[in-house]
Amino acid sequence: MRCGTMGVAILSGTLESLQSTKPSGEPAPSKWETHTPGTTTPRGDDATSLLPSRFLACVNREERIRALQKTFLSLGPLGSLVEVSAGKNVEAVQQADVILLCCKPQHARIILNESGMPEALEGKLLISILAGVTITQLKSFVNPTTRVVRAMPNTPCKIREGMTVVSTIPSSLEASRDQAIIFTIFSSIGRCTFLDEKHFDACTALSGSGPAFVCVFLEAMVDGGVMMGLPRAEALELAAQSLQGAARMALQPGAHPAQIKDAVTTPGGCTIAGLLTLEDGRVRSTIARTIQAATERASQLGQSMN
Ligand SMILES: NC(=O)C1=CN([C@@H]2O[C@H](COP(=O)(O)OP(=O)(O)OC[C@H]3O[C@@H](n4cnc5c(N)ncnc54)[C@H](OP(=O)(O)O)[C@@H]3O)[C@@H](O)[C@H]2O)C=CC1
Ligand SMILES: O=C(O)[C@@H]1CCC=N1
Repeated sequence: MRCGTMGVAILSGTLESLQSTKPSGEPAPSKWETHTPGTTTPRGDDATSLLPSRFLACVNREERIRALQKTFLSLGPLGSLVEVSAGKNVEAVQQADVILLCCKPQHARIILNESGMPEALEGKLLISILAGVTITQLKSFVNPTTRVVRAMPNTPCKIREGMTVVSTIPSSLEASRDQAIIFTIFSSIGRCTFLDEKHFDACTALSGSGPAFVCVFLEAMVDGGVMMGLPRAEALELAAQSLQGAARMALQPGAHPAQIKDAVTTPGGCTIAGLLTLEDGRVRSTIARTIQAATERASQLGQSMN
């Protein structure tokens, strides 16, 4: 894996999940040896043991190594399962069976074109989280035996509240096993769902970029509370927990955001006064257009590969 913001988020969440299954700090017995957030070596077929237990995190700059080691060790004893290296991508991939590609879209060509990389990737599962870079583009850099899958996670993976969309895997001898590996990794750090690749730019905008959009709304709510005299720390707690609570209600089976909103809105009360102000600001179309703009931009990001 290339271990930047998302690499750290995925790996931190995965380590937490391993830790919580084995609070003693000992790694749970695993059928997989893992390198990096997601580069795993199978040791058996037990679907209950698909979570990685050894990790190789690859970065570009030597000076990042110490900082990353510190980050992972701060998560607990399982942090020592992570081996961080710089400039050793091919060596890491040679040792792995599952590789998670987490670099910027424009760096993928350089990394996948490294001498020995296509050979190192032969027969292995390559999971790309790159925005806008298609499976067809990625396949053009690797040999036909490399199985390429796209995933779109988001930063809350770091606290195991992530949302990851995975591209549907065409049927093959390895398909169900690959699907089980990917689902096990990403569902251990949040929710995981499979969708056709044609939806990926929209998913990138909605859940990949979503935490940033939500945080603008959150900041604005906090500012409103501060404007009305609330201390900032308490305003943040009130706003963030309200967002979390409403979001969790919306995820309940059969729930609908409009019903949740209507239940809050007392006739003649203060909620409807606030809601009408929101509507005056064209908040719905602004937010929906935000997703549209981000989707359109996501579709252009793969062009830096060409
Ligand atoms: N940020 C987000 O919320 C999300 C991002 N994504 C996608 O994830 C990908 C990564 O994003 P993000 O984590 O934010 O980016 P970062 O810039 O934080 O991380 C990129 C990582 O790639 C490493 N890298 C660059 N070149 C090389 C190389 N030649 N060999 C090895 N490692 C290399 C960098 O190393 P070094 O640390 O040494 O610089 C860094 O660790 C992007 O493609 C993005 O589209 C997807 C979903 C959400
Ligand atoms: O802004 C970006 O391009 C990346 C993809 C999704 C979130 N961050």
